[in-house]
Amino acid sequence: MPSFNDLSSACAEEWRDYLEHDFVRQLGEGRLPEESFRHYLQQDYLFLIHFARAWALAAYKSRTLAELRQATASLDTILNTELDLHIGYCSEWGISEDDLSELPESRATLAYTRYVLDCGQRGDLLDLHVALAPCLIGYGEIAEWLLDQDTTEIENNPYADWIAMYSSDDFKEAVEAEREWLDARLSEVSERRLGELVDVFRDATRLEIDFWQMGLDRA
Ligand SMILES: Cc1ncc(CN)c(N)n1
Repeated sequence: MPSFNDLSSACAEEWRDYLEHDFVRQLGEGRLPEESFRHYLQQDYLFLIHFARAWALAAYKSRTLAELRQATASLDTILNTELDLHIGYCSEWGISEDDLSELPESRATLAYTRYVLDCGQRGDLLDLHVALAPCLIGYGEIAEWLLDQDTTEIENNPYADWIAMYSSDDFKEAVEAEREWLDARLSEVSERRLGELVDVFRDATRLEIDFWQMGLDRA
């Protein structure tokens, strides 16, 4: 029976390059250039706005009340928790809400966010969830991986709050719920359909890699 693990193992190389990207390693070791992190934070604000739109699209694509509730709950979490935390976090890094509202969007942000929205528009709810999976499940795995690394001395790390945000119980719960939803849906798909979904997952993972790289290139 197919499950989420079949998606990640079908593109194991890209998945590992995303989870263990140099941006992540340097962040974990506290040696990521601040300029890289600031640029990432700014673009991530734009990213999260489009991701909120993607969950709104998931609400539109829902066929049942349960799916509609799930999509609107995710939309609410992004708008009222993750984005609020993000704006507060940006201000600790000297980036005001006014600065954020005037940001030009980078090509990496444009490519990734519009790709996800396009997957949702041309496909069904499962296509959209699979396109969103590297974002949610990937960050959960990245936070776990960082906490397992010997080099991560969390207390002295300037990025400790960021790591804490993505290793919080709330975030872990959201990751677990998404994994369960995906496992249930994927268990019903044919081999041909699984192949299509692997392509979506691989492309979204490659776009996450580009997003990290955009931050590194800034330095
Ligand atoms: C680019 C990106 N990918 C994933 C996440 C985690 N929601 C994020 N904040 N930014």
